[in-house]
Amino acid sequence: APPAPKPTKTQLRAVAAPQDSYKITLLPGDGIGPEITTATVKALVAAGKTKGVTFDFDEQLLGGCAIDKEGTPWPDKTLKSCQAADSILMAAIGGPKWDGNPRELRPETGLLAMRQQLGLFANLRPAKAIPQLLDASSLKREVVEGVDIMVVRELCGDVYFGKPAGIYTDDAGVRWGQNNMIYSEPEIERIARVAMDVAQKRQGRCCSIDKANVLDVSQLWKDVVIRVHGECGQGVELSHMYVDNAAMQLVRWPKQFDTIVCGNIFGDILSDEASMLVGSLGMLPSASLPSEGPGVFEPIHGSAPDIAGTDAANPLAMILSAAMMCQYDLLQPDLAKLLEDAVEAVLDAGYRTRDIVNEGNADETLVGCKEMGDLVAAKVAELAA
Ligand SMILES: NC(=O)c1ccc[n+]([C@@H]2O[C@H](COP(=O)([O-])OP(=O)(O)OC[C@H]3O[C@@H](n4cnc5c(N)ncnc54)[C@H](O)[C@@H]3O)[C@@H](O)[C@H]2O)c1
Ligand SMILES: CC(C)[C@H](C(=O)O)[C@@H](O)C(=O)O
Ligand SMILES: [Mg+2]
Repeated sequence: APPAPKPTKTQLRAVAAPQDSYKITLLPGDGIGPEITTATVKALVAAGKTKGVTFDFDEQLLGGCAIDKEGTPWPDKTLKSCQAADSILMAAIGGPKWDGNPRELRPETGLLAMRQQLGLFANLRPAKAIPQLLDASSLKREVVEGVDIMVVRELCGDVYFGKPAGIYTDDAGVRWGQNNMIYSEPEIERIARVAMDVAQKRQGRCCSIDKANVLDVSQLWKDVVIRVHGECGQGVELSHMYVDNAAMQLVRWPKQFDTIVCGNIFGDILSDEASMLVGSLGMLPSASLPSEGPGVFEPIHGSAPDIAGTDAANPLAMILSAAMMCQYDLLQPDLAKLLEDAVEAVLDAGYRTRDIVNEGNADETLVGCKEMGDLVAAKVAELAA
C-alpha cells in the first residue's frame, strides 16, 4: 500500500512573515531552462529592488545537467539547498540527450523525486485569459475571452509513483510494461481540501475530474471528494466530470470551469491543454506546494529542446511563476502584483516572443527571450516609480 499522508490544512507557508531578504534555491535545469531563468531573475530582482527586498540565490543542479555533472538527476546537495531555502524557483528539465538512459538516470526521475521528497502534493496551475493575447489562442476569441481556470493537480501520487513499475519479460519472452494508478484516501483527502479552499477564494465552483466509470481508483477519488466537500466545502458548488469529456469541454466552452481538481496524470494533460486557452504553453505558471516548508514555482512547460539555445523561448511563464512565489511563499503580494502588471504592460506595448506573435500584425514587435526579460524588468521599475 502507498504511504498514508496525514490530511493537511491548506495554507502552507514557508516563511512566517514578510522578510527583507529571501534565500531562493534556483534550478535552471536543461534546454531553454537557463535562458528563461536569466530573464526571470532579472525581472524578480528588479521587482525586489522597488521595495528594498533582496534575494540570495543558490543555483543548484537538477535533471540532465545534474546527471552530466554529478551522475544523478537529484543530487543530495540540491535537496539540502531546497530544504534550507525560503522558496524554490525552477525552470524545466529534460531533453533527448538523456531519453535513452535507464529510468534512474533520467532527468524526469529527478523532478519526481524532488516533488515526493519535498512533499509537493498540491500543484496549482492557473489558466487565465490575457486580453492582449486573445488572438494568440488557436480557439475563437469569444470562446477564450474571460476564461479564468485554476487546475488543482495532485502531484505526489497516481500512476507516476504506483509500485511495482517497470518493463518485464514473461517466460515466453514477451515483454510487458506496468505502472499502477494508486491513490489512498488520505492522499485524495488532502488535495480535495486544497481544492475546496481554492474554490472558496475564487468563484466557488469546483469540478472534480475522474474516470470513475471505469477505474476503481477514480471511484474512490470521487467518493472522497464528495465527503470532503460535505465537511469543508461550504459555499462550493461541486460537480464531477469524466476526464475524456473534460478534455472536450475545455475547448468547447472553457468558461464553464472555475476550479478543477484532478489526479496527477489527468492534471498533467489537461493543464497543457488549458494553456492553449491562454495562447501558449509559454504563458502558464505553476505553484507546487507542500503542507509545510518551501514550495517549488515552475512553468508548466518543459525544456523545449526544439528551440533551446536560440533565444526564442518565452520567459513569461517562469516570470509569472516567480510572481506566484512572491504571493504564496514569500508573503509579498505587492511584488507578485508588480510582476504581473509589468508582464501585462509589456504585452500591451505589443512585445511578443515567437510563440505568441501574430505575424503580419503591425502593432506587435517580435522579441527574443533575453529582450523580453529586459523589457519586464524595465517595466517593473517604471511602474513602481
Ligand atoms: N516541468 C518540467 O521540467 C517539464 C515539463 C514538461 C516536459 N518536460 C521535459 O521537457 C522535454 C521536452 O518535452 P516536450 O517537447 O514534450 O514539451 P515542452 O513543454 O518542452 O515543449 C512543447 C512545445 O512547446 C514549446 N514551448 C514550451 N515552452 C515554451 C516556451 N517557454 N516558449 C516557447 N515555446 C515553448 C516547445 O518549443 C515545443 O514545441 C522532455 O524531456 C520532457 O520530459 C519537463
Ligand atoms: C516532466 C514530467 C515529469 C512532468 C510531469 O509529467 O509532471 C511535466 O510534464 C510537468 O507537467 O511538470
Ligand atoms: Mg506536463
